[in-house]
Amino acid sequence: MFRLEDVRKHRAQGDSAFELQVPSLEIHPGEMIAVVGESGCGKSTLLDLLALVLRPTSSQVFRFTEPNTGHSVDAAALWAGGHEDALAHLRRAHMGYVLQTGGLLPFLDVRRNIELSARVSGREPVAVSELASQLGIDNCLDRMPAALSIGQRQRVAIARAVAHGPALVLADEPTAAVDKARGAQIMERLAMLARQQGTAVVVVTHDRPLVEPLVARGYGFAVSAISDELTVSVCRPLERWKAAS
Ligand SMILES: Nc1ncnc2c1ncn2[C@@H]1O[C@H](COP(=O)(O)OP(=O)(O)OP(=O)(O)O)[C@@H](O)[C@H]1O
Repeated sequence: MFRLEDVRKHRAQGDSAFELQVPSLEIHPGEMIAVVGESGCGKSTLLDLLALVLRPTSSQVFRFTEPNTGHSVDAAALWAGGHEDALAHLRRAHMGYVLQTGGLLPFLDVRRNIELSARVSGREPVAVSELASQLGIDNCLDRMPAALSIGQRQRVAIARAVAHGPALVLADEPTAAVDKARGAQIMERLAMLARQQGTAVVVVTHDRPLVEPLVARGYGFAVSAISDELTVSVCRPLERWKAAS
């Protein structure tokens, strides 16, 4: 779905500068990728690059392949040509993004917030009540975001990101504001999406223990270091590792 070779993003503010270097990264349908590292090492930067909201400074290869059609798009060329509309179309059609801050619209109730991703991409939303119940927010559907706890808002943001059936779900610290048990449930739900629907899921977390139980759930696990501080862990259902070897 994604292929990145030697992708770099330089960020500077005042006297300090930072560069994220991604030597090589492939993301396939049905994979769950955990991006793990300390604060400030570039996790959100990587996610924003994959979400096509942040322009890479340079890249050898930055391709997105539409999973249903196999149509391959040179995202780097779209950035270079200033084709923001085409990038926005790819985002709307194929991606769901769970922002670290939740990013819910304050003037829409929870149900309408969840339905939003489907509305803007012209698709039927999945069964909202069922999705809400799986995430433990079914009693919140008629409430406004301001009347929710931070953890509830984060779960609504997850529901919204997956309600239009995207091929790729990107989640920035989706378990940051919930307790350990709920965090494990959220990871489980995201893994289920990958396993049952072939969705690729990329989760940013600084909490490695939340990712490791997936191994016991039949996921193979490969960790590759992007830098001394940032690792990308590819959790692929075991049968896929076997098929690939
Ligand atoms: N808009 C920006 N302009 C300039 N530098 C930035 C910008 N956003 C982030 N940075 C810098 O880029 C580096 C990586 O930031 P990033 O947010 O990707 O890290 P992170 O690993 O997600 O951190 P955290 O876990 O704290 O969210 C940091 O040094 C940060 O200060």
